[in-house]
Amino acid sequence: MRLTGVGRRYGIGGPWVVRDVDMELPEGALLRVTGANGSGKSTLLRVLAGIDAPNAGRVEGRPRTAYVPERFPAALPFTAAGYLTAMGRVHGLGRAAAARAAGEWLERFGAGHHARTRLSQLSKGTSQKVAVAQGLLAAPGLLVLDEAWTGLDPASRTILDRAVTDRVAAGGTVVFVDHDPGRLADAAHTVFRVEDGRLRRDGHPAPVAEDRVRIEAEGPPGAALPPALPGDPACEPAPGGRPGALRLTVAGAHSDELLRALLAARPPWHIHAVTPRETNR
Ligand SMILES: Nc1ncnc2c1ncn2[C@@H]1O[C@H](COP(=O)(O)OP(=O)(O)OP(=O)(O)O)[C@@H](O)[C@H]1O
Repeated sequence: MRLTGVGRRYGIGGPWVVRDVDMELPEGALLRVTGANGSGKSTLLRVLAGIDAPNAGRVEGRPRTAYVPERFPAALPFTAAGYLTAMGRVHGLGRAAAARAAGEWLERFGAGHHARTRLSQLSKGTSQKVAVAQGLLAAPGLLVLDEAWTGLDPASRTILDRAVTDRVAAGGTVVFVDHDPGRLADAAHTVFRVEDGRLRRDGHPAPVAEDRVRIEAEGPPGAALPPALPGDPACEPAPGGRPGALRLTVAGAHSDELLRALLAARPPWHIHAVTPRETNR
């Protein structure tokens, strides 16, 4: 996706909050936006997420996008699982796939027992888990996270860190704002700063090209992935796949070893597809 000359202001003739924003959002990239309080980070993120239209400039090449806002609308008349299933449908999943993804993400965040709790009765932390699960459950091409870690317990923060790096490894673009300067510091390869209404790129190294390989694999019913797989692959449910079908993404140098490990597992995993992929990491 690309922004050209984008500007955003509130109200007719109001001051520009951000303007002249040119920004590339490549596939397989993790982008951080920083800036002082009130500088316009959330304003920019809402435009990136497609929630607000820019008042100037254009946004081209938008992939399927998910957004986790700073504040979750907890007053919606849904249970946690009902909300996530509905959002999965909005994100393009079929009913069964949406319900399955909803359950899996609630379990992953340790909130499976709240599946039938109404959103209005969830604690702040559990609401935030639901908000984050909503962003992740359909493996969006662009994921926009505005302070999404705030309110999560440490274990859930780590799960979100890993989900973000997995999404990026699988070819997604993730843009985030977070108050913790250490957040994903090892992984964030481009940092932008909003200052005086302009977007500046904070001199980070240019991404280095690296071969990645995607492996679509399916284990025996109910089987977990074998532990300690070569190359520490990123792992997501295979898009549109059967329950238990996974998409693993790994550096090309480890792909043969990983395939061997899956085929040698007892019982062995079934390999559906192996696809090389270039990223700009
Ligand atoms: N809906 C709105 N209507 C009018 N002004 C707004 C609206 N949303 C934000 N603003 C104004 O735009 C400016 C930038 O706000 P924004 O929330 O984008 O900044 P931020 O960098 O995300 O701030 P923080 O770090 O405090 O979350 C502020 O002056 C704010 O008051």
